[in-house]
Amino acid sequence: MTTATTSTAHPAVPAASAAVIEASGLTKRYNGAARGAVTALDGLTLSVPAGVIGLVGANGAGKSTLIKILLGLLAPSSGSAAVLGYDVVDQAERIRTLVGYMPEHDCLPPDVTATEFVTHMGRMGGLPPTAAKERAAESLRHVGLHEERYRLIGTYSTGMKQRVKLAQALVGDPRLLLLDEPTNGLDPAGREAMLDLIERIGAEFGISILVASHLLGEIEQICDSLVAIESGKLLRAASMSAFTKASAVLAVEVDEGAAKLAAALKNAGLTPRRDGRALLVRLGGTEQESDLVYDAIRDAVADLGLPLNRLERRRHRVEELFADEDFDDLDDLDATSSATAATATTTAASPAASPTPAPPSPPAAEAPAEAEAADAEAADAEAAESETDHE
Ligand SMILES: Nc1ncnc2c1ncn2[C@@H]1O[C@H](COP(=O)(O)OP(=O)(O)OP(=O)(O)O)[C@@H](O)[C@H]1O
Repeated sequence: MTTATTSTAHPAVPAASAAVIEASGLTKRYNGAARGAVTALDGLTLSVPAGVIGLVGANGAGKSTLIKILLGLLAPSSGSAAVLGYDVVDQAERIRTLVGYMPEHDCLPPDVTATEFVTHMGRMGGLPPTAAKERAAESLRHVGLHEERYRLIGTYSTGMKQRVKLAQALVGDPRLLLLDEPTNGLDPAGREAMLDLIERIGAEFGISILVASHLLGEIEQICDSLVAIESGKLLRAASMSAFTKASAVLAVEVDEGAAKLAAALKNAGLTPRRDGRALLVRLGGTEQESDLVYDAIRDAVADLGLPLNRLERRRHRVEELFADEDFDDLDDLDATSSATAATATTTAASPAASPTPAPPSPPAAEAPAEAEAADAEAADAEAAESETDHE
């Protein structure tokens, strides 16, 4: 595994500034007999720059489908996509020489050692025998399995198996990694360690990494940009800084007297809204109008003699993407539920607060048992489809 040699190893790869993943009107319909037609991707158009990219969406949002299309394992129903500048339909083989893939589900043979397995995957990817062995050793060292590399995979913990899956994705010295739910099945400490490892690989190897996850609070820690999808549609694709940039809303927080302040602001012609302990006040459309809003707040706080705790432009929060929360949706001053709801959403998306993984946005109301049955059907349908779709 090298960092410096990757660009020379793949001279035909487009420049680093180019989008690593592009899609235009990408649509995928599964025509499974059991469940009828399912539109897993619905006209997805995006352009993703290099870096660590989070692909986030609830279970069933279409993340795995997108990854399989990007690898050329599934054919799109319509639309197009390119990875590192190569078309996913016409140049899928080239893409697979440049891209490492860590699948979501357990797919490891229990009765071979990690060294044997990763070497084999290197050979399958076209490496000569000696290079495959060397790369396998390097990859296993990078993921922290050097000491354990001669043990049978069947004796590994879940965390170690996830690392083997990551090592086999790295063995071909890829320019791009596609990781499908890499923290699946791990406890909080294991998830944290896996995220650190992914971040380190992105930085040390200078390669781009797409990390699919239903845990927004988890991957936002390590991503340079996010692609958020819901029901196969793009919610938003942007850099992390754009997701959290300052909004046109001021947050005012006083230690006491919030109701009095709200009344005074209303009298001044503003429309304050409550958000937890803060009052939110929309700024004006022009700088002058915004200055008037600042003045009105300052005057009201001074007239009432209130202890001002905070007055700042509110930053957007990434989880608002899924919370359906906008300034106009926040409860008015007589209600209290929105703050509670917003907090609950944040907690569900945070791995630290919730040891049990929970989607940032609840999937469509589907009882767990039904969901499991649906998954089984989907797996059957996928197996049937794979015969026609896989190259
Ligand atoms: N082979 C298939 N046949 C029929 N439906 C499928 C198939 N594969 C996936 N689906 C359906 O397509 C939708 C998107 O599934 P996909 O696996 O891409 O989502 P996901 O975001 O990766 O979720 P998860 O993390 O739960 O796998 C879901 O409704 C799923 O049930």
